[in-house]
Amino acid sequence: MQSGIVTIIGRPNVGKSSILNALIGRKVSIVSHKPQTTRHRIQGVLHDDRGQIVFVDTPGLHRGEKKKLNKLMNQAASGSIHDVDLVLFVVEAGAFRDEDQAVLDKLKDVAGPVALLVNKIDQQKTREQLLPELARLGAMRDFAFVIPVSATKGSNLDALVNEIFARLPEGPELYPPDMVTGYDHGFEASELIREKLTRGLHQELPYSLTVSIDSYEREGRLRRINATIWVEREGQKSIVIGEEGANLKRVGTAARRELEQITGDKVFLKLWCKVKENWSDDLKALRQLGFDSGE
Ligand SMILES: Nc1nc2c(ncn2[C@@H]2O[C@H](COP(=O)(O)OP(=O)(O)OP(=O)(O)O)[C@@H](O)[C@H]2O)c(=O)[nH]1
Repeated sequence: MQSGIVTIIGRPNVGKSSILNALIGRKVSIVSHKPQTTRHRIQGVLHDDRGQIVFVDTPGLHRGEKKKLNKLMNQAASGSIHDVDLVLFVVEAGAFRDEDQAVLDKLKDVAGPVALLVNKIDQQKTREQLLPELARLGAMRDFAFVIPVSATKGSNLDALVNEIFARLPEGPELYPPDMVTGYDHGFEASELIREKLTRGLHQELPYSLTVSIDSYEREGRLRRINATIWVEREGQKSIVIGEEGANLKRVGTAARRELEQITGDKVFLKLWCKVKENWSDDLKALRQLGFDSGE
């Protein structure tokens, strides 16, 4: 039996959450076309005849950001690259940027193995394009292995799991076999609500909203969830609520449907929207809302 901790790291939007979700085969981390959507460290556990891989999904690493929220995210991400069994550094095929280089620089003093995952290979038209790129990227550091994948098409994911197991130590199961995700149901619900909100809103708004779970009760096959969407200004509140509550209703329905699908239970979801001024730049408010630097 083998087991170990694997960290997935990379700049925003390269597909870290999508890879995690594709590997675990269940939606554990929110996916959005907007960058910087992962705020918490999320664990997913992959169980297999060979053993267990415990994934730690990191928030995107950012440079030169002033806001405290981003600082907290950076700390959480940095904390999870040391003392793990393997770091998976994810980049996007055909799009290596300064931000990727910055993440690579952060990995310089990591003593353990680091592997390179080149994601979104489905966007590359030909092998002729991909092969030289793999060689070029692969030479940027002494990687444990370099593997091209596509999270959305599922390409090469079995090979990736084989490569990971090849590097995990012998060890006991770290989590019970029925445990797929390392976070609680409330967090799952708040992430889903935030995802539905982010999908529908195209303003800058998504960065200034967060969701807290006020109560989460289970009665047999029924779950009653009360949640609050926190925004920074009155104007944002009216956007979130929408005309005659239409947007809030849409978000609530979409989140409820998906929660029912995931849990197999009936879900009653009540949503409120409240204002907490400048929450994303206020450390105390951040802690009240459950953000944590991972220390
Ligand atoms: N074409 C293609 N798109 C992908 C692939 N993997 C992810 N994407 C898309 O890339 C976008 C970002 O994916 P995420 O999984 O949210 O990226 P992330 O790295 O976790 O982003 P942050 O949470 O912002 O750090 C989404 O629109 C995904 O659908 C892939 O293999 N191919």
